[in-house]
Amino acid sequence: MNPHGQILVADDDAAIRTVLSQALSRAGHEVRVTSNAGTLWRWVAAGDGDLVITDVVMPDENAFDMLPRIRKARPELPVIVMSAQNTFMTAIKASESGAYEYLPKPFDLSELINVVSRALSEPRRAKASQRADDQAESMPLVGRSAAMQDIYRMLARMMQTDLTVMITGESGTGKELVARALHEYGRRKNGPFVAINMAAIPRDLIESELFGHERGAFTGAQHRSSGRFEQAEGGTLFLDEIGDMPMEAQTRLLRVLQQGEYTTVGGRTPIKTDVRIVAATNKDLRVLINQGLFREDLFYRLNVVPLRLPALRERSEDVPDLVRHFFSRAEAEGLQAKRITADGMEALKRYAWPGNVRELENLVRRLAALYPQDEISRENIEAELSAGVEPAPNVPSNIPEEFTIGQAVEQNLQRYFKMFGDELPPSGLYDRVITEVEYPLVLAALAATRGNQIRAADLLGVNRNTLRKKIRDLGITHYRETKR
Ligand SMILES: Nc1ncnc2c1ncn2[C@@H]1O[C@H](COP(=O)(O)OP(=O)(O)OP(=O)(O)O)[C@@H](O)[C@H]1O
Repeated sequence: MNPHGQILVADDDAAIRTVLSQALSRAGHEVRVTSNAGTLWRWVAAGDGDLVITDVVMPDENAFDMLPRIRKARPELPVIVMSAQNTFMTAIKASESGAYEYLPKPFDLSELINVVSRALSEPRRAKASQRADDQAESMPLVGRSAAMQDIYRMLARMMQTDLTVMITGESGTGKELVARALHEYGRRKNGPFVAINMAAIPRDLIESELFGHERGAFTGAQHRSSGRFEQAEGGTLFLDEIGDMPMEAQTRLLRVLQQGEYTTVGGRTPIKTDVRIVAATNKDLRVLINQGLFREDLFYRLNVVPLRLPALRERSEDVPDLVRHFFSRAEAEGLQAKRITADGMEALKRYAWPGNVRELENLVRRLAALYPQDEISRENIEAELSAGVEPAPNVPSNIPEEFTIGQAVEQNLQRYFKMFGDELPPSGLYDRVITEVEYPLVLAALAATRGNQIRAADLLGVNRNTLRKKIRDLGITHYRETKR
């Protein structure tokens, strides 16, 4: 049976008061309603009510300003905040000011009833008071679609915890941005945020990069070296492209998650660690588990809180907000302000965005830089969309012209050789390097051709069947073929 209680409702909208009052009474609660913050505060101060439901904006006071007072007077009183301003910052403020739950309007009445009975049945605990932070109002995450609302609420909840989070989503959906937001608005914000991309580091070096190594741990390890875990102590470690983590490193990581400690490569003394792990992948880890490439037990340890970022095409209503956001950023960088015509915006909303937000960001930057006129038309946009070869995922869009792929490989190889000092690394280097270059190369070609395998094969200069086999062998799953 659901616990019942007295619920105090504050909203200046009479219709909402009526609807809430009816629904909560039907669910067996006693309800008192008011249109303003002053009355609500009087009730709370008098010790009335077992739970508060309040709108953010009220005629006399903003609920976020009142919440710290409520929490001081009645730390055990759960407060549910409703808001029609569904931005990331609203969710953050709700969480920072100690709201029990935040419900973006409109919401389902049944959802509200569930939240209410959950709040009433949980043991009353006074959360540690936290100063509502006047952090930069600049929003790290843009978009107000229902799909993003779910993400914001989940993030707001996760910020107050140290739970391991696994972010999945296609390339360019904002996985790294979300990981940073989790850190920067969470309780570890004063600690370091350390990111490491498994796909960007030679496989042989990953264990030592992550956990550090002792002097003499392997041929060429001339000095003790700290790993990312040590660097992230007290903060957050973002493990990007976790699907590319080699087995041995997976085993060590599992131990960290199970026991909170690890040993360095070549070290024997267990080191205690206090690091929050946030992992991300755009591969299907279940497929890798079936192929024996990813440990199932590690998957479950990492997947404590799964967060799936929607592809941009699943939330096309966010496109205008994102476009404005990227234009104003371009303006801040000294480019001229621009607008997009209504039908131009429609064209952007209809487009499938295989490269997701990153592709949109690059397009806006191109529009801002290349078009002299203030207003960008649908024709301009269509021309850009059909001509634009997108930079591949993971390749920064501001690559200096003199930068070549050979140089990138060379830099990594030099680092690799340096690890071995005067010795030479184990043999078989040729095949290993080629294999490791192949995956990002095929992925980049597919991204640049928006998944069109005929054009990608052409771009790479390989036969289409060869490309198909590579895609299969390399386990590339997220570029479905498009016919153009
Ligand atoms: N919701 C958003 N609001 C504003 N900018 C965004 C949003 N999502 C993504 N971006 C921007 O899009 C770009 C790509 O995001 P990010 O690097 O976080 O994606 P990713 O999913 O980690 O990509 P990959 O899997 O390729 O590493 C970044 O420049 C980021 O700032």
